[in-house]
Amino acid sequence: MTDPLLTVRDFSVEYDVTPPVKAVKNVSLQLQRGEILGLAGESGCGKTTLAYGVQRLLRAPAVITGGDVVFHDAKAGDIDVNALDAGEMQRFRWDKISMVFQGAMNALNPVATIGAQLDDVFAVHRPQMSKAERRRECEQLLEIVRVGKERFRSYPHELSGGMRQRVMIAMALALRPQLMVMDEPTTALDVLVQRDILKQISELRHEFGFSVIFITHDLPLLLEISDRIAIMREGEIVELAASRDIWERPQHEYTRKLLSSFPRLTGAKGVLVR
Ligand SMILES: Nc1ncnc2c1ncn2[C@@H]1O[C@H](COP(=O)(O)OP(=O)(O)OP(=O)(O)O)[C@@H](O)[C@H]1O
Repeated sequence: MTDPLLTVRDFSVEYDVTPPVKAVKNVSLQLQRGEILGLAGESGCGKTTLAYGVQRLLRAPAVITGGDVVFHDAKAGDIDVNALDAGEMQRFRWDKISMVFQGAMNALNPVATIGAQLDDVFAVHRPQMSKAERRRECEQLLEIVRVGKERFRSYPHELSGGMRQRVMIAMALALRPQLMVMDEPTTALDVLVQRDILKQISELRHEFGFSVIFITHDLPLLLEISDRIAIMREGEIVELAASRDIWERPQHEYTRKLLSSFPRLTGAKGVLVR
């Protein structure tokens, strides 16, 4: 049975430069509710353009040249993302989708406590909440991402890179989005911290029911965390299948090539965190 959250049909994006770059070409995919979908492919294949494009986060010279994006909202029913005006789009983005960027942990304001920065998310987007309610929510979020509520008054420099990235995940979780887009969220962290955070993301999506689009070059990592993986090449999805199938019986020649370029995949199998 399917329960889609996002349906993308024939989606194309071009960069209007000379010569023009067709960065995403007629991509169709459906993301299920609660699913982690990995987007893999070598640098420049269009992963970021696709993930940003479906949220209309691209700026000129990027032009969406075709396609539909429908968000199947749990409460409001189907939303045609292309039809939203700028104001609606902004509210939609904050309410329904959140993003964790590569190196996001360095985007924290160094002169404000992490508590104040988390509090800001609620103060701006949930103005009806009282100060006490906001405080409670922030502390709860810090507990959920295992930073600990006692860190509420810490400054970013007082936390490790892994903890700062967890704070960013707490911010992304704050408004209880239905979709989280993660663009290389753990690349800058060491492997053990990375694993721990990924495991937690996987647990949280079960707990909160959000879906994840996870972008990375790191195919072995995607095989561990994703339910399904889309392999992109030169703007097209050449294969989209369950992670296990991508690993055990890749259909496309390019998928096989990509798999063979990761030596650690040929050794002992890792433990799946899903
Ligand atoms: N602002 C821009 N102007 C022109 N071309 C661009 C622009 N941004 C991206 N491109 C081109 O679009 C294509 C897709 O880029 P994109 O960043 O989406 O790929 P990616 O798979 O996310 O790469 P990476 O993994 O390196 O981030 C590439 O050929 C890139 O050079």
